[in-house]
Amino acid sequence: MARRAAIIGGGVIGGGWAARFALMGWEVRVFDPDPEAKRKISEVVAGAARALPMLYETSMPPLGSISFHATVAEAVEGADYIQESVPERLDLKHKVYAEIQKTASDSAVLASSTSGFKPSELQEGAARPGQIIVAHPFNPVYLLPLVELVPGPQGAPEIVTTARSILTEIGMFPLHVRAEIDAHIADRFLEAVWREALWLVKDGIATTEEIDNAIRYGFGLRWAQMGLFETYRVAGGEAGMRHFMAQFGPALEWPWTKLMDVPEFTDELVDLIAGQSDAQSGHLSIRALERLRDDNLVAILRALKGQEAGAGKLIADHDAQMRAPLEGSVPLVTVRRVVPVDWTDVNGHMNEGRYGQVFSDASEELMIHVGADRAYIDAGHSYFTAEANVKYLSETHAGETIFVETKVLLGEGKKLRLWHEMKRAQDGELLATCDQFLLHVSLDTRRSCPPLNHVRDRVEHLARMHAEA
Ligand SMILES: NC(=O)C1=CN([C@@H]2O[C@H](COP(=O)(O)OP(=O)(O)OC[C@H]3O[C@@H](n4cnc5c(N)ncnc54)[C@H](O)[C@@H]3O)[C@@H](O)[C@H]2O)C=CC1
Ligand SMILES: C[N+](C)(C)CC(=O)CC(=O)[O-]
Repeated sequence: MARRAAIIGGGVIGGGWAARFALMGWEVRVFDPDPEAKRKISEVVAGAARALPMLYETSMPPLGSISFHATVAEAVEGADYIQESVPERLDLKHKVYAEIQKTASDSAVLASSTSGFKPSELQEGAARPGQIIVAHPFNPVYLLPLVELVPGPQGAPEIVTTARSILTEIGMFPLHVRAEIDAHIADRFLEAVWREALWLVKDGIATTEEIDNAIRYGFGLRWAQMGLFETYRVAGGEAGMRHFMAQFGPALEWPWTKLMDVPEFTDELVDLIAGQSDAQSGHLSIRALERLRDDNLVAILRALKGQEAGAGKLIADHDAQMRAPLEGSVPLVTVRRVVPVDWTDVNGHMNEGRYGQVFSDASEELMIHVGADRAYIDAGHSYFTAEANVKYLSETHAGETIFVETKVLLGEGKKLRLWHEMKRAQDGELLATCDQFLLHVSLDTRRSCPPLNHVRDRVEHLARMHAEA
């Protein structure tokens, strides 16, 4: 049975949480008094359903569900995990926790998305303070893995352990914030950047667009893969961080930053920033900007995944955990996945090279299925493709789910011939076929040779089964 999450407050952040949990197979119950909440969440979920599966090379768990409820009690009833994402007002959050704790199970995690409040502030006056912790996410919650987990001194260890395990299971990176402070770790950092950006615009030094360019063409790219300290360590040259600090440390005392001096928050400043932002991006709707952001994030995360760097390594590991072994159906379904944005070309459809990749993935899955797995390869045996004849029959586009059915046409000694059919999941349309001939090889001699007995037996068994079907 699907596990249940309750989302209390379904705005920008609550909607993102609802989407992530549902896409990871959870039953999600939402409470939000806004009559527009259902429409807004549906739009966020549609964006998430397009983007999140593109991160993975395997299919997602069966889709969970999202339902909307008229009371907090109904939403939190039987929930294993409760995420509060109501507006950033302490009195409102206290009121909501009192309501939640009347019905919620004692063992359920009650986590807040708060950007700035400390858990001890949230826990004040609560019936069960230890149950309330901070799980601060980043927008869009369904794509960015970071979640700052802040228990504070009163957070119950068993609640933290459960929260960490659930958040990891849904593909997130829980960063344990050991000491509670206002704005946790990341928002403290982001506030400093935001403050300096406001100064630069207010003082007429740079526009919103020039500041965005300063980030996206330069240091923003470094931060995504190495963060701040590792990046600066490299910038110190062969002498590393010590040299970097000796060279740039004294700059802290130069007038390079306005530091704690905060610009006055006036209507004029809001008009200046909002006006420049409209001039920069007002020609695009927020939904169009979201889609652009999500597609770029998918492409960046997939590139990092290929490098096993930063958040990409986390997604690669999560992918491996979600991968289910092949079922012995006839024909075998060797691939089931979503076409990611970075696989499409100038014609707006999946590039022909990716068809080849999908068929190659299909044969690798078959190899694992017959025992020619990583250990077998490490021991010096494998299959090489000698010939592949691909027929491109129809287009497929980013976001579509495709699958490959594979049959063993021939399995005799060192010869292995496979027939793959790639289909679109939505309508079953045949997209491409591949007739692939492989030879078993010794990785020592790089020449063909018979497979080891257990692989040979399984290949021959499949060939017989598929011939009879
Ligand atoms: N927007 C952002 O970039 C981020 C926000 N957060 C945090 O997430 C929380 C929510 O922020 P957003 O989603 O941005 O705000 P939002 O304004 O988009 O959504 C808040 C939602 O709460 C609902 N709400 C109001 N009173 C409620 C009640 N009594 N019970 C249930 N729902 C109620 C509103 O109808 C609205 O849909 C805040 O604590 C914020 O600090 C965290 C990370 C990023
Ligand atoms: C601006 N903010 C403080 C609400 C930002 C966050 O809390 C995290 C984010 O998504 O940047």
